[in-house]
Amino acid sequence: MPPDVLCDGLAKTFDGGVEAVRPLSVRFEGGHTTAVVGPSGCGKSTLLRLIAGLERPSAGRVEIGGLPPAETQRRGELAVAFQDPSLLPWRSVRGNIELALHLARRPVAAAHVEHLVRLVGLEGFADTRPAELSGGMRQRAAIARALVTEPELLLLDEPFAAVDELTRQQLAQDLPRIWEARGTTTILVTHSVNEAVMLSDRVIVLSPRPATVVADMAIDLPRPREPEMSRWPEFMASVDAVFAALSASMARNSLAIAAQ
Ligand SMILES: Nc1ncnc2c1ncn2[C@@H]1O[C@H](COP(=O)(O)OP(=O)(O)OP(=O)(O)O)[C@@H](O)[C@H]1O
Repeated sequence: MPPDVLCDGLAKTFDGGVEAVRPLSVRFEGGHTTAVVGPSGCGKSTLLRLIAGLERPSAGRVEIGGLPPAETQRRGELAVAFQDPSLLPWRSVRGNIELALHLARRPVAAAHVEHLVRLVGLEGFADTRPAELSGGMRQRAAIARALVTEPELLLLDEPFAAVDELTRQQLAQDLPRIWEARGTTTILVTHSVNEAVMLSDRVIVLSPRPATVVADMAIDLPRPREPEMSRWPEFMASVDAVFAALSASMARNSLAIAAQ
């Protein structure tokens, strides 16, 4: 069963005093894809890192299927693909992907690894080390590494940021098929409102830092999503609604700063 992710009164202030996340409560539904959008620097990555158990909350808690993130990590049921792909430099693309399987104590199925390498468009580079890849290729290798363990929970931070527009469209079409087929709980941080609407069942809009939830919208488009849907009136209405929520919260923030 793909788990629900619960953030309950979750807050993070860094040691230097930067308040990144202000007490925030939200439930990410199991088996759904939820996109998180918000202004640059508002605390999106911090929220994702708190959910992954990579940061300790200053207050509140995260539960994944009722358990703390560390337990989900220990069981190998959580995978992350972050902006900085953090691949091991001395291992090839294939070696990095296989390592994720070893760490999750799963058997290495060579055909499955090859399939993922092809899916992210890295055929011919399986034996290449990260230093010899472009930024976008490293990012795609990190996505393959995240998917190979077939996690219950997938956390993606700007997964397509360093990827050219055509590859980005292809990945945005192909990858959801993998996590939809398994019903993986997916939380996706993105700067792109179009991408958020295209990929997700729900979009959560965060305020400028410190992050709080300012809008929570269901995206009722059928699946599988196809690129031509971006011309549908329902799609455009959702994109407009997310933009409106984003600009309203940024305007409120500017007024609050001006009033200080
Ligand atoms: N380890 C850290 N120590 C101190 N401050 C940090 C740390 N990590 C992040 N911050 C600060 O917390 C705030 C939120 O950062 P975060 O990376 O979560 O934002 P973001 O919304 O993901 O940004 P972007 O959209 O630019 O990727 C920023 O002001 C950042 O400088």
